[in-house]
Amino acid sequence: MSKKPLSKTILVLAGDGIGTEIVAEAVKVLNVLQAEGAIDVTLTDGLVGGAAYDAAGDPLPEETLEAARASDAVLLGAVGGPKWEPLHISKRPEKGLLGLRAGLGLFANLRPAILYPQLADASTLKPEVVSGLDIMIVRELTGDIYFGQPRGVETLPSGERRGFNTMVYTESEVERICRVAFDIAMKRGKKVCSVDKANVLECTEMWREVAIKTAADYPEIQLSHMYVDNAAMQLVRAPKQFDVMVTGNIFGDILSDCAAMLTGSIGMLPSASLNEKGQGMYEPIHGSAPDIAGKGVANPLATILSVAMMLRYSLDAAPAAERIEAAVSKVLDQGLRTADIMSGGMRQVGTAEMGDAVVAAL
Ligand SMILES: NC(=O)C1=CN([C@@H]2O[C@H](COP(=O)(O)OP(=O)(O)OC[C@H]3O[C@@H](n4cnc5c(N)ncnc54)[C@H](O)[C@@H]3O)[C@@H](O)[C@H]2O)C=CC1
Ligand SMILES: CC(C)CC(=O)C(=O)O
Ligand SMILES: [Mg+2]
Repeated sequence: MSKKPLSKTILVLAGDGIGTEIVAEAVKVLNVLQAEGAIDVTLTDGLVGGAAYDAAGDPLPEETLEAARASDAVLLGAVGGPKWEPLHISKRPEKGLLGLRAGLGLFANLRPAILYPQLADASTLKPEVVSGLDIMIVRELTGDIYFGQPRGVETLPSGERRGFNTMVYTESEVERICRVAFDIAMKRGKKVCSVDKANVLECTEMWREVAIKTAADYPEIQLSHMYVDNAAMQLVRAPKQFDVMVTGNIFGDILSDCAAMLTGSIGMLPSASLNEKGQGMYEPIHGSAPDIAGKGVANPLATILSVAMMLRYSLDAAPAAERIEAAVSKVLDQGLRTADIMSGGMRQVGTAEMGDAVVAAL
């Protein structure tokens, strides 16, 4: 195979919990593609989250952010866990994962929920409800209640405490993410459902107005609107009604975990987080899964599929991305399943065995 002159740099941030286990499998995939000359990348490691806090007293060391900014792409595992939660390190918008996303300007989070037909049995829904499922959730990632000020907990004169967070979006932030969703939809089914809570929240009422105004530039797009509570219900009732969904940070966070189960497991959903320069960070949508960390049972496929998204969106290597996706399909054809997607008659494997099988299938 001819070597492509890519010479791209990838910062690998394994993070915490199962992050180290799943990223190790994704790196195996990158290494095998590199060894055969399908891609030309240089990998460097960095620290983020609890691991960085333990090593350097900071969940987002300056050198990590600088290295991320200097890289063509970042591969992230997951951050956090019970050990660090009392320290509130993930609640500082300039620190940890939020700081990394904001620091790189990664406003567009693409979370494809695709059902591999081999996993129809593992979905929480009946096969006929999910067969052929292919939804793209476009989540705004650097605004909303996760970043809005003021935030905090204060003690009132009565001695009672009051906790508060602020949902905030500017019109330009909404327009920017809607354009991403519309552009993606133009290459798919040309249907976009904008999810909000415009009946109760002024912020999302404005979101809806901006979505409608922006859609005027996309006459071929069929734009619909849905309140988030109904959207959650519709996702588990009749998910195939959706093509592209666009929504804010917190609603997208919740709805994508929900959509993951339609595909069999949260261990199956990859994501790409992109900035205006096309730079990207790639990570599974799940967290550090402290309940299974260190046991070698986590599903690495979401992370491996995130590498495929990286190759497609940041490294200009779509053929290699397709090979990874085909390899994942092949291992599922072979009947290999991690515990989270296990069903009758299949062979249960651990994290490393699943990674090795994908590498072999490549
Ligand atoms: N992007 C990130 O780094 C994220 C970090 N977190 C952090 O992760 C920690 C745990 O959060 P949770 O709410 O428990 O969410 P989680 O996504 O880590 O786990 C939820 C459930 O899904 C299972 N699960 C997750 N990934 C899996 C995989 N690859 N294979 C098999 N099973 C898997 C877990 O075992 C657990 O039962 C927290 O500290 C949280 O803040 C949570 C979500 C995203
Ligand atoms: C920091 C959190 C918002 C992480 C998370 O749950 C996610 O991005 O899905
Ligand atoms: Mg989440």
